[in-house]
Amino acid sequence: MLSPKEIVAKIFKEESNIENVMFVGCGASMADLYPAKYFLEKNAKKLRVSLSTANEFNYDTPASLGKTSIVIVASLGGTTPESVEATKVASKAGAHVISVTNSEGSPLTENAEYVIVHGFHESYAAKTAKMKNVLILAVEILQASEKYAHYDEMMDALSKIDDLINESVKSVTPAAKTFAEKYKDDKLIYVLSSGATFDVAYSTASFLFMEMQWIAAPTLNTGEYFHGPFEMTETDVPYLLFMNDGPTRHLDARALTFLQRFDAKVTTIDAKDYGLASIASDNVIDYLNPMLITGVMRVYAEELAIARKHPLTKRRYMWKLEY
Ligand SMILES: O=P(O)(O)OC[C@H]1O[C@](O)(CO)[C@@H](O)[C@@H]1O
Repeated sequence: MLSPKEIVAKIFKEESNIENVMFVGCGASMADLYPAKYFLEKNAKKLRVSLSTANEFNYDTPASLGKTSIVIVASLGGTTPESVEATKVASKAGAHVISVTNSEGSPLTENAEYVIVHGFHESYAAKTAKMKNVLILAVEILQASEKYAHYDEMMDALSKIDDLINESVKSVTPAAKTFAEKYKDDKLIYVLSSGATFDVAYSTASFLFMEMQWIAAPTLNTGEYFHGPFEMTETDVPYLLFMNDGPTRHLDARALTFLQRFDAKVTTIDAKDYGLASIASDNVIDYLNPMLITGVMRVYAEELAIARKHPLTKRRYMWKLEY
């Protein structure tokens, strides 16, 4: 298997004028692409970037899709029909298709020019392997097309994030149990974050809470919270807030202050508590928050499932009905 760096080098050798990068997936696999998309949006001066749920890409295909596009399609199991179809749509249009999956030889890989197979089950850090590999691809793409000033700092931090996650989760269980006891009877939990971590809030809300626990969970950007949704803030209303270490921390801290002012029921998972700054410089720290918080949140979700006697694997519709 080629490394992300080797894949990107081959693509740029074939097509030096890459104009756009399109990230495509479904559900948690789409959300895991967000840090890479966010990174490119913040740092690329010329490249165009998009993130789509696969059927939006398939049924409303971007006009710019073509041989100057890199399309990165992710699917953990490699069989989600919409994502498999996206590899066909992209490949037919002449784009450079990279499939990212946990399942070697799966249908997702059949129409891809390049394949990255990543871990998932091995550890808490492995839960973020897709996110990390795709972020590395984004960094390599930027480096190859426009150069990235903080390339070495970013690669250094990325080489250390797995150990930090696996170390962090060792001490999380007591806090996760407290959270689980406190929230186990709630029918709705608001999930908030900002910056590169915004889709970890979306992912937590949509998949860990709604799909796997059947708890309604609106997702809010902590910046947007003050532009309407804060009207819902009252004593004991449940919130889960992911606090970033980095430029958008101000947004998260401002939301926390307001939530506390009205005695909302708020739990924070804070990257600062786990020492993210010990592995990542100020220049790159934003993009490491999502991985650390995803790893820690998994323990919280497991404890919530235990407290509610509702396994994370329980479904009533998914994979059981035709849809
Ligand atoms: O990552 P895959 O294998 O494409 O699976 C996607 C499915 O898995 C989930 O992300 C989590 O169960 C769903 O939201 C989605 O339908």
